[in-house]
Amino acid sequence: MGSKKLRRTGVSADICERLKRHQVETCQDVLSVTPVELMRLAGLSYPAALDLLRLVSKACVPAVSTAWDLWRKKGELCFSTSLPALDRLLQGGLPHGALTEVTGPSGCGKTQLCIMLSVLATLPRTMGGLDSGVIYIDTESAFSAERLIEMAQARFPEFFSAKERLLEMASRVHLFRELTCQDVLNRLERLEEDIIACRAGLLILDSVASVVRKEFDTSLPGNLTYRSNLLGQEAAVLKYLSQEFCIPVVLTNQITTHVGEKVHCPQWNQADVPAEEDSGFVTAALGNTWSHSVNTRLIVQYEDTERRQIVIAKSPVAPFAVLSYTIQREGIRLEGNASPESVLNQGTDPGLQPIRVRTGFIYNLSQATPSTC
Ligand SMILES: Nc1ncnc2c1ncn2[C@@H]1O[C@H](COP(=O)(O)OP(=O)(O)OP(=O)(O)O)[C@@H](O)[C@H]1O
Repeated sequence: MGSKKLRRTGVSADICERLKRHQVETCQDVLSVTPVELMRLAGLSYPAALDLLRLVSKACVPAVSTAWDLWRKKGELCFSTSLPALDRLLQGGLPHGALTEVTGPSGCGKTQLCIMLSVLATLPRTMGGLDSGVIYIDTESAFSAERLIEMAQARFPEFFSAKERLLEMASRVHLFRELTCQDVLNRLERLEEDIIACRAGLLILDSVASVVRKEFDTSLPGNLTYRSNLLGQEAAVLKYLSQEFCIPVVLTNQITTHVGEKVHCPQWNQADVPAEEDSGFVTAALGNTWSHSVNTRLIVQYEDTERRQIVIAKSPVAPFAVLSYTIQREGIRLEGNASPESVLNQGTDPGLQPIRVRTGFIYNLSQATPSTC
């Protein structure tokens, strides 16, 4: 909440302008200086500086809500994915005010899911949408407007049979192409105004990993620390935005392979692990600090050439679960009668459930997996 811009706290434009000249732009900046310094920077009397500090403190203090408040608003606090089995498991869909990460190998459908969610967010509430705009930060130049239109028409043929609706939907998805780490961070730090201007109800960052992994060779001294700090800053801003505007934030991540590291998991029957799988595993990229920053983690993976799986690997409300899906013209389609019950109880400890993938490696879904990649 400290990263809230002063302009949005009720502080007069004149004082904001004066403070901006001294690089004091957020609540955190104001609350980091003493009243005497604030007098000097803003040209205020001592009592006025104290009033300003009080006003800014009040504006950025997180609102307290009771469990009853949250329970009453239960339906409003989730964004339906339009995949009924997944929504049921997630108790309504992707949570508002929290970060959801979709991680998995290349080509598995992460961007397809993000494009599909963009269409869904623009739909009227009566159709399960958010009736809102979307902010889509694309760091891989992977977003396709043609695919957005194709998906919308194939998924909701009746609704999007009118050209005006298609145009309106497409004009509500606001795309920002940011191709370096610094650009992504700068964009995130300026996003408050954009969220308000676009009436955005969904924020997507596709992908958080690609720029970071391109720019940082973590084998070089100091790089890992610098990268962790940068990711920490990104996570803090994303969390602030999701909570301040009570919107779902969806991030995509890649996977990383740990070759030659044996996964210690007492619950696995070692006889079940083929020799070639014994020497490595894959896990979500970007390391432990990042891993703990996301609230919900969905892993997508290949089942065979056609079918893929969504794994609920981390969620405060859902059990570990696996759902099969394919990618069609209309986007993600769940396969069979993927009822949540049929995928539960697959293991005793969800955090340590091994999942075989086509590459022959093993996903270690434990949130405590050491990852230095
Ligand atoms: N119109 C379509 N109909 C069916 N499947 C499609 C269509 N368009 C794309 N796909 C499928 O989507 C896959 C690409 O998915 P996507 O771009 O979401 O991958 P990704 O997980 O984001 O990969 P990366 O990590 O490399 O960005 C393609 O391999 C293809 O199988």
